[in-house]
Amino acid sequence: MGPRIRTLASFLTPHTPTLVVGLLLGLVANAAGLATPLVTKWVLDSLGGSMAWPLTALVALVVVGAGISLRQWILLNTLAERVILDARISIIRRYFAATVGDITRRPSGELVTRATSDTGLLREASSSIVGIVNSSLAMLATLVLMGVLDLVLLGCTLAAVVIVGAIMAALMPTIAKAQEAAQESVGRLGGTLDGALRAIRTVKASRAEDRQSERIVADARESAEYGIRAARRTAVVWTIAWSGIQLSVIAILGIGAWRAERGLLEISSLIAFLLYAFQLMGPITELTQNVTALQAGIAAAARIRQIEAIEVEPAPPPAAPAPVREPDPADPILALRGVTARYTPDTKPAVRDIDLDIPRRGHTAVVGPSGAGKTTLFSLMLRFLEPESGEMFLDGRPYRTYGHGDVRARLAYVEQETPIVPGTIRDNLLFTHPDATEEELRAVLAAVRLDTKVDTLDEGLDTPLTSSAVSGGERQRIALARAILRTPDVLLLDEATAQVDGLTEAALQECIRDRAAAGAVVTIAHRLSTVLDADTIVVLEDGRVRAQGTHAELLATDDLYRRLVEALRIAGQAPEDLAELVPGTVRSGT
Ligand SMILES: Nc1ncnc2c1ncn2[C@@H]1O[C@H](COP(=O)(O)OP(=O)(O)OP(=O)(O)O)[C@@H](O)[C@H]1O
Repeated sequence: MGPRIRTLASFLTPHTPTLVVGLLLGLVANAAGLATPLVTKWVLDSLGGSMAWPLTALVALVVVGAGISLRQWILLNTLAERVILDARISIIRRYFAATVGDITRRPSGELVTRATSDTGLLREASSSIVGIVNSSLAMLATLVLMGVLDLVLLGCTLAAVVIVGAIMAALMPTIAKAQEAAQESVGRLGGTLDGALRAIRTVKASRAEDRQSERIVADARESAEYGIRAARRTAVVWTIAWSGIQLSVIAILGIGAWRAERGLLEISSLIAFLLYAFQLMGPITELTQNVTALQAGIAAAARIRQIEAIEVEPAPPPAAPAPVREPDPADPILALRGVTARYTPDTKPAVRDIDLDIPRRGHTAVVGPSGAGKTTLFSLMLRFLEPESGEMFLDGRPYRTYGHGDVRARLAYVEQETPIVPGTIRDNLLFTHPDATEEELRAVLAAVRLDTKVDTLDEGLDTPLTSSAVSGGERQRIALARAILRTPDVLLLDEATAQVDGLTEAALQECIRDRAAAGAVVTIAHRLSTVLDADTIVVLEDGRVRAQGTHAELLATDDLYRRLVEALRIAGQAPEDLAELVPGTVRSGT
């Protein structure tokens, strides 16, 4: 519980002054409320005389109390929205500062729930501390004033309060547990729903709609079950509190009347006492509500706290000293020396002892069986993953002397699944370089042969990419266009494994050739045409570089390469096309 409350407190501490003002306003409003029965007694005691003053005082109390309560209400609710905003900002920033490995390990739907619904639970919790202090003090003051009026009746009241309080204390923690479990189910629901919606085509093609929705509905049901449990217990707590107070009011009335009859108590005091007894409902209700809100907030804070455990990318190192010498154009742009890396400490390395140079110009293709480490190699170059041993160099300088952003600024990356960021074609093209001009956009669209297509769209560049007007191949070309908008030092291209249309394939090849003439291109090649196009081919196997060379050299010397090419040939092109592209060589390899 300790650290959880600290998490909640950490969201509130920046707002301490507002909380203090809220508390003070609450105390004044309470004081006005508390004075009312005493002034009522004054009115009653003045019966027969002038009642102008006591009545004016009564009205003034009501007006002042209402004004102050209004101010406090607005203040605390504004504070609650600020607390939620702060929490959301910190969560969202954390997500984007996170390491790729740590953030991709978690279901994205669940991460979304954390930022949306969990933070909402902080709303009531944020002002609950003020409410708890206020209502406790109000309760205490009410009891003291009751004591001033009549000690015997106070005794009856206290007995009722203690019994009601004990029952509430016993039930409250179980309400909190049920609420926490309900929220956890909602988080799971978010995670599975998000995953299933992404795979909606597979779900439908597998005729798994019912099974899948049932699975997700199960989480919804579970959440509802816990929610109902919490609601039931809350209802019990409230009923006990209300009935308890009402019963005690009846008891007070009976005992009070009996005492008044005997001249032990004035009638006006009995009425004032009864007003206090009714007023006691206020603080008790407030206390119950606030304790419930605080518990929900503590549970939410605990879940938000888990976000703080997400590992973030380190801050960039202090500016590195200027290089002793200008990089030699003959030096590779990227170099890996003895690099070993693994994803988690308890798994085997995904790549081992990699020595690799990527020249400043030309096309390097990486090939290898599934799981050989091709994607891992890209992740290392993009610094999504850090080497466990060995060193990587960019422009002759070790990676560790650069910030993550500095390395990535020199590279451009096209993912295999060519993800499209939410927004229009223009938003996607401008994603890496928001300052690109209209001419640059036109040029890059022409380069990927999308210019005529965009012209045919009603909204042109402002067509939202959620629309089905843009095909899979076109999306790939948009992703490519984004990467080549400004000439990167290194273009990293993870080719789609799926067959692409002829136009996309031709556009890809042409772009690769163009870029390779001006800078470095590294591809994870899944098509024979790309492999044949490469100046150097790196064959990866089981996390190691197995062979390196030109297509002809590797065909002649490497068995695995021959098999890989054979597989690509079967998957892709007709033998005649191959013969045309590399006369002699392929035939000798088959
Ligand atoms: N996020 C991850 N967490 C743990 N292990 C991983 C992760 N990603 C990859 N691996 C493991 O690292 C090894 C290399 O995987 P990698 O994805 O680099 O291979 P690949 O050559 O790109 O394969 P493919 O062609 O199938 O995409 C594999 O054994 C894989 O199981």
